[in-house]
This record gives sequence, structure tokens and C-alpha cells, in this order.
Amino acid sequence: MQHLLFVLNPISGDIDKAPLPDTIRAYCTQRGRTAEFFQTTGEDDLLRLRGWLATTPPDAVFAAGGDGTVSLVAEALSGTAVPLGILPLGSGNGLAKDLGIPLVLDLALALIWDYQIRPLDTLRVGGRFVVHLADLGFNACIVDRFDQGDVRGPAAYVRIATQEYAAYQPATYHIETNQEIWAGEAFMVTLANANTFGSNVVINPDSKPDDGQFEICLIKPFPNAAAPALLYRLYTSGFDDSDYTHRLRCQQALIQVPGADIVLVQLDGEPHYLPNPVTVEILPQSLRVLVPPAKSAE
Ligand SMILES: Nc1ncnc2c1ncn2[C@@H]1O[C@H](COP(=O)(O)OP(=O)(O)OP(=O)(O)O)[C@@H](O)[C@H]1O
Repeated sequence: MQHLLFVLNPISGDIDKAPLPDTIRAYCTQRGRTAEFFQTTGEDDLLRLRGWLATTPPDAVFAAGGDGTVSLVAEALSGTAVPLGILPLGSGNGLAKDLGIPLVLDLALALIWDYQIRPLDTLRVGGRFVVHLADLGFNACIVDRFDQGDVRGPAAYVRIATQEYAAYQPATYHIETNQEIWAGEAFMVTLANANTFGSNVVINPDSKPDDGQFEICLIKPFPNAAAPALLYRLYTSGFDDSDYTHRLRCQQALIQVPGADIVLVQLDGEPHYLPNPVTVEILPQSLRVLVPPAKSAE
């Protein structure tokens, strides 16, 4: 990998990125690599990035931002041989945590010369690209309200979640996968190829991101008294141990919310309204990702 492109999101994670290009350029030069920079604007970034990749193809592209920036770069690279690198500079950094990528910039930068390439499945939800997690229900409502507000960061997310929780009415879902049918009320329905939200909630423990299958992780309505135990399980990889959870594993699914024309869905951290029913499919090993090299057994 000689020619590297770094996609910088200036606003992610409320982190000042002004010194970043100089730091990265110096680091690359020391190791005989060249670095170029693409700044996101929040408008037409995917189209512009694809144009850049078509005219000046790099050997790898690093997303320097949060999960939204990682998703943007992953979408541009999916189906190509060019690998995705991640410099985790967001507030949650869910995919970086899942892949064992260091959260400290200096250590993550080492991936430009010391890495292994790991294949990753990606999802299409309502025809749209997802590399990490998508969901319907409670979290999608929170992400939508968060997106409309102008305050960023985990504290704002928790404040909105606490306000919404009291009045939240779970919807009914009819889910047909290529394996089984499930119908009932759910507090939240997560479509997961990955394991962990940026908040460190382990929604899908022990799943493999390159096995050609994804999981539908259901949290059913639960009484207030059950919330602490449920939260404890979500933070300790005990998703399957609760009476209020259930997982379906499949390659394809159709998710229907009876009576709705459109459904609010969170896709890699961004809220979208999608036509009902929502289609979900997996594209096996459609992305190549740079991760730290496996440690040899001593
Ligand atoms: N120059 C810009 N100005 C305003 N918004 C931008 C700009 N560039 C990208 N964005 C927006 O930033 C969002 C993606 O941010 P990203 O997810 O990378 O960071 P984050 O939300 O801080 O981190 P995380 O997802 O890890 O919590 C997208 O909504 C995108 O449209």
C-alpha cells in the first residue's frame, strides 16, 4: 500500500481535526507512503468520493471520523478490491470497536503499514447500504430526534432516550426470513452483521461478520422492573439470557409493520424513512477491511 486516501469528517466526535492532515502526512512520509485528503461536507459526499476513486484510485482509503464516515467510505469501496482503513474519530466508533481497531489515533495509524486484510459481509436494508447496524423501533426514534437536535455527544443521546422511554409504544412486526417467520410486538428490532453499538451495548454476541449470515435481534416489550437486568445483560454479552430477547439468523428477510406505508429505520447511525415492508439481504464478503495483524501464539 503506497498511495493512501484519507477521508476526513471535520465535525465527527466534536474533535478538532485541523492538525490531522499534517500529522498523517508526516507519518506516511516517514514510511514511504503518500497521503491525500478528501474532506466531507455532508452533501453529495458519496458521489464526490466515487468520482475521486474513479479518477485517482488509491491503494487503500482510511475513514477518519465516526460510524457515519466509515459507512460512507465502506459504501464507496464495497464490491471493489480497495481496502477500508478506519481512524476512529467519532463519538461511538462502533465498527472500529467490533474489529479490534485501536481507538487511539497513533495506534490506529499503524494500520497503514502493519495490518491484515479481513473480508466483511455488508447488508442492504430497503436497498440501502449498511456496514454496521440498522434498527427499527426505539433506537431509531432516538437517533431521529438526536439528528434533528443541534447537540452532539453521548449525554444528549441519553437525555433523549430517557425522555422517549416513558411514552414509547412498541410496534407490531411481521418478520419473514428465508428460515422462519416471527410475529409480535417488539421494543426494538436490530439488523446486525456486527456485534456492538458504539455505546458498548452488545446486541449480537458471538456473531461472525464474514459468514454470509446476519442476525435479527429482537427486544420484546418489557416491564419497567425488568429494565435494569436487561440492560446489564446487554452490556455483558448476555443478550440471549433474557426472557425479553430473541434472535433470528438468516440471509434474507422481509420486515412488515402492519398498517404503515413507511417505516423509520436507523442505518449506520442515520435515520431514514423506508417503504414498508423493509427488505434485508446480506452481500457476503463484499468489503475488505484493514485490521491489526493477528498476534502469533507465544
Ligand atoms: N463538513 C460537514 N459539515 C456538517 N456535517 C457533516 C460534514 N461532513 C459530514 N457531515 C455529517 O456527519 C455525519 C457523520 O458523522 P459521523 O457518524 O462520522 O460522526 P459522529 O456522529 O460524531 O460519530 P459516531 O457515529 O461514531 O457517533 C453525517 O450525517 C454527515 O452528513
